[in-house]
Amino acid sequence: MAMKKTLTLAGSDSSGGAGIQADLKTFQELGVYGMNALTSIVTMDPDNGWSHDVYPIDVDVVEKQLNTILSVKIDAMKTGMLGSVEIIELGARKIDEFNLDKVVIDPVMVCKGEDEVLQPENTDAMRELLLPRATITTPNLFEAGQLAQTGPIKTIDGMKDAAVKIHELGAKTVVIKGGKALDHEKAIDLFYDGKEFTLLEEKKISTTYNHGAGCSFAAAITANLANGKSVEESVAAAKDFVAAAIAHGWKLNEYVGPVMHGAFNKFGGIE
Ligand SMILES: Nc1ncnc2c1ncn2[C@@H]1O[C@H](COP(=O)(O)OP(=O)(O)O)[C@@H](O)[C@H]1O
Ligand SMILES: Cc1ncc(COP(=O)(O)O)c(C=O)c1O
Ligand SMILES: [Mg+2]
Repeated sequence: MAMKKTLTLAGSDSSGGAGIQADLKTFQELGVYGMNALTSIVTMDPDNGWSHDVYPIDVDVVEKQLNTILSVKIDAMKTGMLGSVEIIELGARKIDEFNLDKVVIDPVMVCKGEDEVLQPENTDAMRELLLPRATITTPNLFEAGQLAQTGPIKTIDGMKDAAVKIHELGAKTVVIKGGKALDHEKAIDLFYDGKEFTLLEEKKISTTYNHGAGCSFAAAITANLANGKSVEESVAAAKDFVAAAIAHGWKLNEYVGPVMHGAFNKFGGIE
């Protein structure tokens, strides 16, 4: 049986919960055929508090991967961690060359537990080159503040202000993930399509085992788009998918707990 095909242009999380690992696991759960172009490799140092190191892949090698994948027609794509400005430029060029029209930009800037922007020079390139090509972009609260240049966002009104600014940068739709970071009793995401704001609310799960939540959310949106859902339907279904994954997050070691990518299919959605 022919399957819908999806591409992730993203980094490898050697610990297995986020990055391309999260994307491919999520694609599998949602019944699409996942392919990946690796942009960078992230390792964690067990002798130094699990601190992260990021190793970008040579841009020529990224292009060869993309040429492999794009030689077949894909149905939707996402981006995650992008190792360098050159890779962002390449991604933008390939989106145009292959007329890719279901494009999910997850503007990964930080890993949870780390508060520095990993590659600050990438933020401008994402604003200028990727947001104008985005069907949807999925920043968390911190990333939304950086993209919109509003500074730290603390309220739903602040999320609305940032969503308008990110939409003006060219993203067709925006979902800002209040998630764990917004000080609110629920896990609230704000969806904006240039006309209306929609608040997506979910019970906030009390856990720190949430590594990979953002990647899995964006990957689920990508799979849902590939399967023919509208953007709104794709986001709503992705939120249910990731809430179950967080509810069943588990402890990998003393530093990190990944979400359970397959929880929605195995145990169903949360109440
Ligand atoms: N504790 C939580 N309970 C329920 N949903 C959550 C929780 N934390 C995050 N989410 C949801 O998971 C998705 C990913 O959000 P988040 O973890 O904030 O992203 P990122 O991993 O990119 O920082 C969003 O839909 C968010 O609302
Ligand atoms: C390769 C890679 N991509 C993306 C992320 C971001 O993950 P999250 O889904 O938790 O936002 C990480 C975090 O460790 C990572 O290592
Ligand atoms: Mg993220």
